[in-house]
Amino acid sequence: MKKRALLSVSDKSGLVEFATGLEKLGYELVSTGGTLKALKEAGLSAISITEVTKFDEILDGRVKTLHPFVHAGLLAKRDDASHQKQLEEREINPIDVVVVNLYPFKQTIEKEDVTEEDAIENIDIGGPTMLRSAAKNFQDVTVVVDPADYGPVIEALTEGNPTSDFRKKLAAKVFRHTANYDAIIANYFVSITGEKDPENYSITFEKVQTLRYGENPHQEAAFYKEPIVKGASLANAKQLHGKELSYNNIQDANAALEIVLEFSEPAAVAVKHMNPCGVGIGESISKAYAKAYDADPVSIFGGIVALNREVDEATANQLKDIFLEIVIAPSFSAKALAVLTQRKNIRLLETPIDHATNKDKKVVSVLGGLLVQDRDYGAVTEEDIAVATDRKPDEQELAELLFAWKVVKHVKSNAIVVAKTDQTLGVGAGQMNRVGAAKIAFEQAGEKARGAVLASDAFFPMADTVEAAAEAGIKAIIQPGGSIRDQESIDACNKHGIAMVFTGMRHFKH
Ligand SMILES: NC(=O)c1ncn([C@@H]2O[C@H](COP(=O)(O)O)[C@@H](O)[C@H]2O)c1NC=O
Repeated sequence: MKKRALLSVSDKSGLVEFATGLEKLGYELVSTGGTLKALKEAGLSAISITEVTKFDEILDGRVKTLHPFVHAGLLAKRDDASHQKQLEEREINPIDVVVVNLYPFKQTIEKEDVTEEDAIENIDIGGPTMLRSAAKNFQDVTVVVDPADYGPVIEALTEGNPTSDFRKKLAAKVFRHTANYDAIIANYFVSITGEKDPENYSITFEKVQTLRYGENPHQEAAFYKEPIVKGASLANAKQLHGKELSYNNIQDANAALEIVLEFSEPAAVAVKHMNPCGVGIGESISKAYAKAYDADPVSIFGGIVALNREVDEATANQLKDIFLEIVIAPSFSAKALAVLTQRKNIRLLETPIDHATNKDKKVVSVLGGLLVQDRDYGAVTEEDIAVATDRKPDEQELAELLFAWKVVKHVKSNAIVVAKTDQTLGVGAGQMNRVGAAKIAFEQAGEKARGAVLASDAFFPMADTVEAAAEAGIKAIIQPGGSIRDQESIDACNKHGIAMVFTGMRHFKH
């Protein structure tokens, strides 16, 4: 009996070459509608699946390979006499090679104008069923889901019967593929039903690259992306220049991106170890960067800079003056590129700077589990804030407070940001007590803290931060409010003539 290969693919790239290879090796080719047509047009002598099943494709192709003759042919153990006897009794031929790739569900739901009906029609049923049957029986069946494997499979078949180890790896790939496919479908249904916190959280990611190492050289690491990424993302970024990104580069550049996304006006953000060390806004991107740089000219060295406007020649000339690991921006002018690419060690990345549909969840791994929450897209405007003190902030102070508030949201808690007009002056990050974070920010700001404003990511548990702020010369404070001892902080502000506003929204970032 001739060996049999079943081919049923949506992505027909490489199909004819592969099928030609199979035919040369003596395989009988069996195929479904469109795949069969492509094979015949190429002059191959394939037979229709309906000849195997003695059953027509029905329901507009919803049922074509879902037949016991197909699945028995795939699942029968070749070394099991009873299985073989059952096949013979029913005149079922074993299938030795299965080549299937699935309806393009992901590509379908990626389309802007996709309808639910279109999405649902693109859920492949027969394909995953065949893949799973063949993969379960990998001891006897060679299953190919990825056109990239066509070459190695033909090679292995030419050399004889592929090793069980080879077929096991192909089967493992199939189960990863169908799990990924189903997770995308499951998440699509979560999105169309609007279910919150489903009982199973199916996530699936696709590899972008293996990284040289993780946070430290003894840790192995890789970068994975969501199946569909739109808007600002390192997974969407195009690298124009420089060495491969490292694990820490990706984390830091992501932190910088998240901050720069807060601003609609030209803004520049410098990040070190995932905290902003300088944030500036201005009429132009060049002025914004000058402010971010000036905020802390020491810490920015070796840092990562994100900008929300095209990098022009003037900005490129400023950027090139110090060592930066990465500059990430929506685009670089040709002249800017000519300037920056002279520096061998800088990485230049382009990504759209918009949230687009990127309203994904934030997932954090803990030992033995995951925490899943909405991303912190919380924002406050002038209308949301309540003045708590006798003195109201004036218009200028209010603008400064809201600027500082946008930054403090992205600083590791406990977080304090001191800022003035259009730049940060001091950032206190990740301290175990709030006044400690404030002291770091004041020290960094130095004399510039006099007349500046302060933002705190969470309420003051006592008046000590206000007292320290008064001593540093802070004139206005923005914080969530809500402590049972708020009055002590309010009294301290009133005593020192500080204006304080409450946002009613906290921005912890652990
Ligand atoms: N319904 C079935 O029995 C069935 N069997 C195979 N398919 C899929 O049909 C596609 C190939 O179709 P065609 O050969 O007609 O172009 C493949 O993506 C394959 O996974 C099916 N389609 C959907 O479930």
